[in-house]
Amino acid sequence: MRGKLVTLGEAMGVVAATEPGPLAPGAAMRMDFAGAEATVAIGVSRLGHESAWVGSVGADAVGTMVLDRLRAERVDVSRCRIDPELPSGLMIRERRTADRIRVTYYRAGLAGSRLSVGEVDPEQIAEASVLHLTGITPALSATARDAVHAALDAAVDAGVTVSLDLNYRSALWPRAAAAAELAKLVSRSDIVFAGPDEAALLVPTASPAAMAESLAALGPSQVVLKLGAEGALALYRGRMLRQPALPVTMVDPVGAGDAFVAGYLAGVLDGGSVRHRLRQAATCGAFAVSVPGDWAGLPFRHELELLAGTDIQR
Ligand SMILES: O=C(O)C(=O)C[C@H](O)[C@H](O)CO
Repeated sequence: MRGKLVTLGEAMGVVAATEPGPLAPGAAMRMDFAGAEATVAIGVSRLGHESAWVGSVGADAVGTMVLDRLRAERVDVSRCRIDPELPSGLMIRERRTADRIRVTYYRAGLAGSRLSVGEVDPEQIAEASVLHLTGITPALSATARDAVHAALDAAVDAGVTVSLDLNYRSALWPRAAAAAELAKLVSRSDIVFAGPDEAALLVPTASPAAMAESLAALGPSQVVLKLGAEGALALYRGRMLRQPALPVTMVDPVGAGDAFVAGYLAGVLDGGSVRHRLRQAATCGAFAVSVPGDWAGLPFRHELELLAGTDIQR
C-alpha cells in the first residue's frame, strides 16, 4: 500500500527547560513546538510517505513556526486554519528533577481548540490510505470533537484505514469522560495504539496481553500496546507478536510514543508485515528518545539502519 496519511489535532509552542530544577528567572529554556499528531505526520513524511496535518493555529509567531516547520518537513498543511483572533497554545515543560518532567498547558479556549468540521475535507480523507486520530483532539473542545467524528465518518465511508492512539491527557478531561468518548472511537477504528494505563481506561484487565485481547474485542483488527522500555506487543487477527525496545541511551522520553506510531503507520503504508511495522516502530521510538525534543530526532528512511541491532525487513 503506498499512500497518504491524514491526521488532525493541535500543535502548540513549547518552552522546555534544558536543565533539571524548578522554574526560576533565568532558567535555561529551549523554544520548540509539540503536538502528538504533528509529530506523527513529520515521522511518516521523513519515512518517505505523503502526510497531511489539519489543525488551527493563531496568527502569531508560534503558529508561523508550526506551519513553516511542517511545510519544511513536506507535511501538507493546506487545510489548516489560521485564527485571526486567538493566540496559539503553549506548554511549559519543566525538568523538575533529572528524570521527572512536569507539563503545564496554556491552551484551553485558544486557537487550537477552534478546530472544527470546517477544516475536515472528506475528499482529502478519501484520497488517503490512513486517517490517524488521537484521544487528545476530542478533548480540546466540542468543535474539535465534532471534527474528529466528521473525519472518522469520511474515512469509514471511503474505506480508509482508521488509526487511533488513545493518548489520554489527564489535564484535559476526567477519566470517565475520556473512557466514554474513546470507547466510541475504538469501536470504529482499525488500528488502536495505547499504553497500559490508557488501555486500562477501557479494559481494566491485568496483563498487557489480556488488555490487547479485550481492546480487540471492541472492534479493531490491530491492537498495539506501547510498553516503553519493555517494548511493544501487537495483536493482529488473533496473533500476538512481541517487539523488544532497542537498547539506546535515553535523553528525552517525550514524543517516543508518537515516533513509535509514525514508524508503525509508515510500515502500514510500506505494505509491510506486522513484524516489519513493529520493528520500524521500535526503531523510530529509539531515535526519538535519544534526542531532545518531540520530533527533531525522528529518523529519515535512510537513517533507520544507523541503530545497531535493528533489522528492518518486510
Ligand atoms: O499533550 C499534548 O497534547 C501533546 O500533543 C504534546 C506532546 O508533544 C505530546 O504529549 C507527546 O505525545
